[in-house]
Amino acid sequence: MARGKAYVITIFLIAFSSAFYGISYYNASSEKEITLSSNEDLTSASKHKQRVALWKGLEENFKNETKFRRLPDIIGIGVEKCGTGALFHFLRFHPSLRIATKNVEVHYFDTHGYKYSKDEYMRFFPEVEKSAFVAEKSPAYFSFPPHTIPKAIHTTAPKAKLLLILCDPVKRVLSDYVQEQKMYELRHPRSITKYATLEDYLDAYLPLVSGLVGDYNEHKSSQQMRTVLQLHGNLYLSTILTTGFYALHLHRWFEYYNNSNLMVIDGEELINNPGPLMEKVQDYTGLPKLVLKEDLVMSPEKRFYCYKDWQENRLRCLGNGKGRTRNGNMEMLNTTSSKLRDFYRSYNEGLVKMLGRNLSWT
Ligand SMILES: Nc1ncnc2c1ncn2[C@@H]1O[C@H](COP(=O)(O)OS(=O)(=O)O)[C@@H](OP(=O)(O)O)[C@H]1O
Repeated sequence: MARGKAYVITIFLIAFSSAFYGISYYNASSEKEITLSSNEDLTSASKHKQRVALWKGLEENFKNETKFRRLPDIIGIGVEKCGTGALFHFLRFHPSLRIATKNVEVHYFDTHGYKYSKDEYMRFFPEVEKSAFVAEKSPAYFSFPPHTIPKAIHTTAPKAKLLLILCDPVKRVLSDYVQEQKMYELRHPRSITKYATLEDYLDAYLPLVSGLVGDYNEHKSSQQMRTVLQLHGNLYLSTILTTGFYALHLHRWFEYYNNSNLMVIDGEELINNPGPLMEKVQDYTGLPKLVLKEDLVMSPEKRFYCYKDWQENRLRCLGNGKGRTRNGNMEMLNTTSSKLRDFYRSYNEGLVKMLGRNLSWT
């Protein structure tokens, strides 16, 4: 009896260490009566138990900590329509995370021109406990003017870790086009309504952007970036295409950031297998690993992953504004996607070179 109990405790500790600290272990004992499935159950049950204890412990500690206002520890910088909402939706359930007040999207650095200050930026965030993490995401930061946004963020919040999601730029075009249509239908019945289909839009804008910016050229990248940022002001709808020039935009970020403070996330991975990715994001940002891979489950209705709230035992999915085009209901014409693949080829090649690795769609 006593030996049995000791075994259970040993298994519990091994499972706990491997789950929370990534320690791999070799079980030299030969307790053959323990089947794989009961071992798995034990592992996940103990993992959950441990998580609950850590979670509650953190919440208790927070009650005793004095609150004060701070600059963010984590900033999501984009890319628009690549899953920034999903990333922050999953993160916002984390007990240590405090998100910007009023709106998770602060848009401070893309709307304040060259005038910014630590005090003013800090006012967007709530007062938080010392050991909490503060975060915001403004997807426009990555690719919008002014070109000094990376420097401004680095100067204002030097300790912040940045999260950047890059998704297939071809799929991003459809998502952005549909988003612009919705925006204009709702608020500004303007230019996008002229383009009843994506093909109409591309007929007008592909030759124009290609003519002005051309293929990616590493040696001319700063000139190309300037053209793209100028286009943004003069021809806003060109951003549906130019946002996907990731290699170009990344140049300005790499002047101030590197792998240690800017994490590049594959947006297709976020859609197809977000669990392990969210664990990596917590490791990267220093958040205690409390949103576990098993908390993200596929909703057959939504056809996307949702957060399974273990406290309320229910699925928390994103709203209808997310998942409009990549839910399988809206496909791009083959001719359109191959045209766009050609359009982005040199930029994707440049990106692979800059990152030193492939993403699932490059
Ligand atoms: N889990 C989950 N649930 C719902 N949607 C998900 C999810 N993961 C990624 N996505 C994809 O996120 C796309 C929207 O990206 P963003 O949130 O960055 O858009 S925005 O820039 O903030 O408007 C959105 O694009 P559309 O499909 O075009 O709506 C989704 O495909």
